[in-house]
Amino acid sequence: MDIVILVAVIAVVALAAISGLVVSGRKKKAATAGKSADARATATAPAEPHVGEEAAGTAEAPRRTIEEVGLPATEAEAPAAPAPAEPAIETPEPAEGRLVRLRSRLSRSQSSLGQGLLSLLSREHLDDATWEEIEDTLLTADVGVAPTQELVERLRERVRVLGTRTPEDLRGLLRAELLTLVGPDLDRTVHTETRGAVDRPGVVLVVGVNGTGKTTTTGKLGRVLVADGRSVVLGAADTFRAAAADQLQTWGKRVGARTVRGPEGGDPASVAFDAVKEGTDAGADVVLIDTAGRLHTKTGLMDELGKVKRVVEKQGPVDEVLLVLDATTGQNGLVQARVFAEVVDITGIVLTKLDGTAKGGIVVAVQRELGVPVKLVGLGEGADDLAPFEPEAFVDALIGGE
Ligand SMILES: Nc1nc2c(ncn2[C@@H]2O[C@H](COP(=O)(O)OP(=O)(O)OP(=O)(O)O)[C@@H](O)[C@H]2O)c(=O)[nH]1
Repeated sequence: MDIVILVAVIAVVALAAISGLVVSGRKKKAATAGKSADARATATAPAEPHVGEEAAGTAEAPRRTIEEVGLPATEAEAPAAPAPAEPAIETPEPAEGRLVRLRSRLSRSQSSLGQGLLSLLSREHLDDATWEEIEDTLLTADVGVAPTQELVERLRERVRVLGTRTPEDLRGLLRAELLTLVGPDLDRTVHTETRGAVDRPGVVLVVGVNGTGKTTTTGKLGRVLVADGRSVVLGAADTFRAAAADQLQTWGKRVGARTVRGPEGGDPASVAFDAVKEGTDAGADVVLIDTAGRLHTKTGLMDELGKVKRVVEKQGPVDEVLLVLDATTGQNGLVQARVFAEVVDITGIVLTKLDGTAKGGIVVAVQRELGVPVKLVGLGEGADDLAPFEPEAFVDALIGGE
């Protein structure tokens, strides 16, 4: 009987345990399912929104009234942001007399030369030591050895003949001798007109080492020509640096001149050819071609510039080849000048940055070196700071005269 009771108790306990396990297992399952559903909702909601969630999203979006909702056509017609206005075409100032107007730029940096010479010449005794100092002053201003010796010899002779010397006498002597050195009678015309009765634009090639102010000078020269009433096409044959073409184009746009350019790294000769063709087709007066001047090898430069010139000449002669030199580079500029002169026939020199140096004597030295006149000078970064070179105004600026 005891055994029967014991079996019955065990059976009841076992039953209770089994039913308890089943209930807690169900509860756990339900809880896990709930958690994972939550997690799924968080992880996947943005990618796979459920209908309910979409509805909730819509409900939360700011509501607009029917008046506020424009019809598609109305929205399309809404005023767009204003397009950047084309810059107005500028009217450059006339080139005539610019050197006189910009004279202060020259005299500020150059007057040490003229004033130094004048004060030395005013000494009571012009002994050998003083003449040596005069020589040194000229050499420091980059006049060059041979021209310096010539100047000193002639001055010595004239001072000796003169006997008595007033400050006016000395100023007059110095002015005359410096002027002779600079060359008052050289032809400094920039040839921008076609030779002969051919119906094509004048062609000007602008060459020089990068950084000397070549592109800027091409742009400024374009302005000088536009100021004189000529129509101009610019050729960006410096394809080495895309920014150079952009820079030139900006110069052109300012005065309404078209710029012909090619792909970066493209063939400079083909851009130059296209520019002349464009100028001819458009009936332009002048085509100005900016070239690249990388001096890493002379052969490379020779090949490139030589080709540009040859290709342009298929359409007619080049009327002017301007070499741009940075006046602040002194003797280095002369070395560059020599290399370029071997590569192309230079017909004129542009000396830039004369506003930033006291070495204006480079005008004399470079003319001697190449046998070619300085035709234009750069006297600042401003758009109209390029002036035709006038020997008298230049010498007057040096010695601070009228
Ligand atoms: N002070 C002064 N700066 C000048 C003059 N001419 C040019 N510059 C400046 O010299 C810098 C070089 O001029 P660029 O025209 O870019 O020289 P670049 O020879 O064409 O050189 P790439 O563009 O590299 O081919 C610029 O900052 C010019 O504004 C000048 O007469 N006076």
